Amino acid sequence: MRPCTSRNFSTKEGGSVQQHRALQNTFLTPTNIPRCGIDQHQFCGFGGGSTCSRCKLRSPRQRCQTVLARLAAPEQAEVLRDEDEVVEDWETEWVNDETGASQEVEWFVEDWADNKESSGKESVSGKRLPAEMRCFDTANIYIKAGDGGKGCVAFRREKHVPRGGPSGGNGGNGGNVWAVVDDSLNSLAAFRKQLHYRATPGSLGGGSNRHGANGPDLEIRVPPGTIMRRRDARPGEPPLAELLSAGERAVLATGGRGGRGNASFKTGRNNAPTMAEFGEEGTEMWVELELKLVADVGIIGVPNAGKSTLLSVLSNAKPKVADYPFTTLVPNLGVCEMDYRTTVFADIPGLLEGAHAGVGLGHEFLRHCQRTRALVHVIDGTSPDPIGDYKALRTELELFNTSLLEKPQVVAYNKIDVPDSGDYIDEVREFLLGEGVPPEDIFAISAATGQGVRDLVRRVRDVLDTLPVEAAVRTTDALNMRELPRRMSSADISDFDVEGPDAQRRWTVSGEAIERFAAMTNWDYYEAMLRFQKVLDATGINKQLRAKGVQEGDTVVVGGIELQWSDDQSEGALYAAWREDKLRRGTAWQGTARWPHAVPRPLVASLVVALLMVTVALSSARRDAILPRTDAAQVELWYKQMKEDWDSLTPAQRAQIPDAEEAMDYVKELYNTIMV
Ligand SMILES: Nc1nc2c(ncn2[C@@H]2O[C@H](COP(=O)(O)OP(=O)(O)OP(=O)(O)O)[C@@H](O)[C@H]2O)c(=O)[nH]1
Ligand SMILES: [Mg+2]
Repeated sequence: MRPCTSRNFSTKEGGSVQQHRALQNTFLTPTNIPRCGIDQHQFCGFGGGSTCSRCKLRSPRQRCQTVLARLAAPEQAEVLRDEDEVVEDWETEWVNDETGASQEVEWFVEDWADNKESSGKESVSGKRLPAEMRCFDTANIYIKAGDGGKGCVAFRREKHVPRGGPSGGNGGNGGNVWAVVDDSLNSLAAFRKQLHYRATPGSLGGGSNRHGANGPDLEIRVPPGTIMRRRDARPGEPPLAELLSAGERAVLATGGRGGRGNASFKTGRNNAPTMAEFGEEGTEMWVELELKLVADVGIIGVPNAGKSTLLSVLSNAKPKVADYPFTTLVPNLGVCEMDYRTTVFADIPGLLEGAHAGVGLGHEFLRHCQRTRALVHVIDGTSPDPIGDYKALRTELELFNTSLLEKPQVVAYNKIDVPDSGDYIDEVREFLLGEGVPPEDIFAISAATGQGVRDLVRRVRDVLDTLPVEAAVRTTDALNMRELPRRMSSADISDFDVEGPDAQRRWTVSGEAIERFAAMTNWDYYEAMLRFQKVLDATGINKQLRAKGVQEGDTVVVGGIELQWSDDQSEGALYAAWREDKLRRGTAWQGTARWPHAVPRPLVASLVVALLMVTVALSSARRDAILPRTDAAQVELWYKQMKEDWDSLTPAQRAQIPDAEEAMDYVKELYNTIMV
């Protein structure tokens, strides 16, 4: 196989570099497109109206992404559709500020709310999460570990050190992405501001055996109780991490290995290798974060019962208190310090009848109750039907998750300072006793005046003391990878699949190790290509392709690299294909120091250098070291190609090159001598 004439690095999601480049000029870019070179874009911040710093796009971020997703790959659109961002006022025309071009777009996300509802993520039918709640306890972020640095091809050149040998250093490893618990955080709100997290890539290898520096790791700070899952996780796949205690950390994505420099490829048979590897790509993915609040005690109750007031009295927290339901939309945490002991209380927003089915954002709120060890059930003493409220809320807990009913609870009958409320207290107490609530767990308090609050907190502490010591309970079988894996991947290179051909006679070779190997092969070096061919032979890929009926000229795709099948597997044919590809791509300069025949045609002046280099190469006693694979057929091929280059020049161009005629004659003479 050899490089394809129309080489095209397909991306993982489909589409090509060219396609993405075209998009770069027009739209914001989804950053999960690998290696398209445009993932430097800054998306607009959350909230409509802001503009992207690179594209100067006027539309809201979500809209840009949506358009792009639509155009780039429909499957990405699926992913983007799930964004927690909500865009109002959809338009059907989009205008690029730079070019002024307008475009009709089909807003396929108009039915977004319906889709979310049917997927169970949306809690109020047809309505979207209030702004305060977005990203409070769920967030989606993009993470990318650093790519490995590129290996270097260099030779030691020093006075009195003849034939110094290869000295190209390895590239550095890319930085890893970690999640670290920061107990000063209590929500995922920070992820509204920053969506993309990229670790630094490894540095390039250098000459004189200098290895590139490893990219520093990136730490993403999350509140305790955060669960992180891959967005494209297979069903049943465990979450990446579930972190509970302060300082706990887990690896989310590992950085790519640095590419090896030519010093690493030195062997007894080839002591002057002219090839190096690209660095491995760092892992990238979208991660879903879910926060389940970790508090000792959850304060629950119907709206307006006085939960926030109670929290403000027993802790230093300053939650919003107002005389209307749903004042609290996101849980508030408060640390109560009493009798030299610390208890964390969470004020959960008000729960309504039907909360278990999502009414009044019930799902969002009830989820937080799960992570608490005990509950304080606040009854509104001024309610027309306090007993009814109590019963309804217990039913909701039961319907949502029966384990919530089993949580120890203390009941606080609130607002006893209001004259009327005292009328019902005895009735309510009687009812609660009938329900099996122990008398010591029933309190009449006034959160506003602080009456009875102390006793309530003491009782709560006693209840907590009776519970087994489990600061926080892990609810998933998360991987929680605390150390970096020794090897980047244990995939076997001979583990591959060959599929095809399709209508365009394209074959696809898939397999983790072979795909990585293809991505790390630096095709600018002829020896690297030879090595790749050897691996294709050794793993049996070539054999399997032949067995399945591959034909001359068929395209074979290995990990996004397109190659063309040729029945002629001789080195001469390989070399000719490699050279042709290099000239076409205009990357002939890389490695030309030792492959002079690869100098591009238009660079007339370089021909002289090329001729002289071949002269040196052929006549030098170090010939074997520099051109280890030289054989007669090879030399003949080179000479012919060089002659072809020379013949293609006009007399005027030839005249520009001083002494070129002599040099060409000299090479011809030398060639004749060697070939004889
Ligand atoms: N008189 C009196 N009023 C109280 C007491 N506790 C709370 N209130 C009042 O009740 C109203 C609601 O109080 P919040 O603490 O906001 O109630 P909440 O349960 O947090 O309400 P949501 O967050 O909307 O679910 C406010 O006007 C408080 O001043 C109390 O013990 N006595
Ligand atoms: Mg409140």
